[in-house]
Amino acid sequence: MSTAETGITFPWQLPLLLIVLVLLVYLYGIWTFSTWSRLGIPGPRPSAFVGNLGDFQSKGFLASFEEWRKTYGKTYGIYFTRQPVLVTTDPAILKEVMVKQFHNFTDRHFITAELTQDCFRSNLFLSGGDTWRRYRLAMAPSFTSGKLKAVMTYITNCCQTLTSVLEQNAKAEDIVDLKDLYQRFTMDVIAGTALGLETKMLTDKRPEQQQMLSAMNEVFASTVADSLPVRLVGIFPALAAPLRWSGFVAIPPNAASFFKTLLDSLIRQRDIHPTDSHRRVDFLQQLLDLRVRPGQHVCDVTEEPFGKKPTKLLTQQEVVSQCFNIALAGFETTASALRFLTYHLAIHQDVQDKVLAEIQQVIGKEEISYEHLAELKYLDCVILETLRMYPSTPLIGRRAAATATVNGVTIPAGASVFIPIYAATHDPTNYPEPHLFKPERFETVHQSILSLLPFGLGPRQCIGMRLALLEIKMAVAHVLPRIKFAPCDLTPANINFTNRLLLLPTVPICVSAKLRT
Ligand code: HEM
Repeated sequence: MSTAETGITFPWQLPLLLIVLVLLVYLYGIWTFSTWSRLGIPGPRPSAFVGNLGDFQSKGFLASFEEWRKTYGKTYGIYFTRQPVLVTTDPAILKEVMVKQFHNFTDRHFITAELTQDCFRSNLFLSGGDTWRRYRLAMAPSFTSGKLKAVMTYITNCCQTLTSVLEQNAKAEDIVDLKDLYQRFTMDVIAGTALGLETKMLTDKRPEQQQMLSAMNEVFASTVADSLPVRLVGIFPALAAPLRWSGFVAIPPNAASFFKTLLDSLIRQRDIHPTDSHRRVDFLQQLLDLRVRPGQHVCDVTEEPFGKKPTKLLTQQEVVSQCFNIALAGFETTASALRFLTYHLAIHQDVQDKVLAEIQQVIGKEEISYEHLAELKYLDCVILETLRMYPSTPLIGRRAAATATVNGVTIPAGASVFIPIYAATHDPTNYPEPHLFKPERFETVHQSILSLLPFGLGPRQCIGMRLALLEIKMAVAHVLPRIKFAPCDLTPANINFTNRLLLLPTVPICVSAKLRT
């Protein structure tokens, strides 16, 4: 039947319209791709819409950055979908972007923030601009050395439990799965110091006790950040809201509801018994003390005679979101550092002996104090070398608010800067023989701008850095005089990583623990 017979006319303009539409969409998909060539910055050729994501997909994140560094040097341009991204491991540019011109590079490069549920979106990690300043000002006092000293007793208890669990493993000649062991330890530490919760993950393995660990692992196992819809949001940002409404969210719903219920109930208990709150030193209480009161108004900045000043009041939802953020950020990162550090102590007995000798010389039979820990200089080098080889967050992204010139390189407004931490700390011109574990290298390069790069740099550097370093040092100083780590049949000779934006080993890392006589 012809269109004339059915009475439906098929306008000749339709195919033309379709062609124009496809052409426009295609142009949209490649529109930004001349950014770096116009500025004379080298880089790999992008594909329409996806930019250089194809390389990440086929070769992996770590291998792509390594290959591009070898081809284009320390600074080059790529496209993360349509977004122009300057990738750099040049210490001079890093210093400009993350420290000197930080005011222009305050915000992170993020897509998943748009897909994060409302109750967990308003936090330090995901926020930008003046809101980030307000959060940072509110949270910084919780991480001073005075506050850290106040939580040392609690961390000491967790370290003693860790030691006795390892002693039991040693007596039973059990193989120790370092991921499980240190996740339980760091969960106990962060739940206690941040939320005032005694989770007893190390000792109480009843299923009802394990919910928090399972919920946390569910969040880390989520592949939303690497999924196709997130890539699509990168190409068409307007898709974020409909996706979120249709239930495509960054935090797995079960885990989100577990944490929301937990945090709301902790806050309710404290509101019911405000007198107990005076004795609390935990992070939740410090943020609750900044909660907006009736008649007060939360705003990011106030106008002062000499310019704008950030405020530090928080809404209840912001308190919940910050606590979730801290629990998440303080858990797997520190567990991962302890896991890799112990692995290297087991396979490098000479390093283990040297760390033990230092602990015995500095601390001996005394109770471990904050001052003792500051004297463990070789242990500092071992920790830095571990974090250099295994930065748990292998990539940091920042977005340029306005066009800026850094060290002679122009970064257009709206473009991002990626700092591939793993590539920077594995660049042989920064660290010779980067794939070898050599703590001694930090005895001489300790002051290098790159030495703490695994925690980021500048005003937005990891807020929990000192807590993490304290926790790692305390764990090693407690455990090592009692336990000797050694390789076992299940200790991998080399460690490979999954293709995620977190440094996750592909195989379990196990060692054996032996009692020292
Ligand atoms: C070995 C352990 C840790 C590592 C390697 C690590 C690494 C990082 C990195 C690379 C960043 C991004 C910094 C930047 O953008 O310049 C970061 C930010 C952050 N970290 Fe950590 N972290 C660790 C432990 C912790 C702990 C224990 C906590 C909490 C108690 C924590 C809380 C945070 C928060 C809240 C941010 C966001 C800071 C902001 O945007 O202002 N981290 N961390």
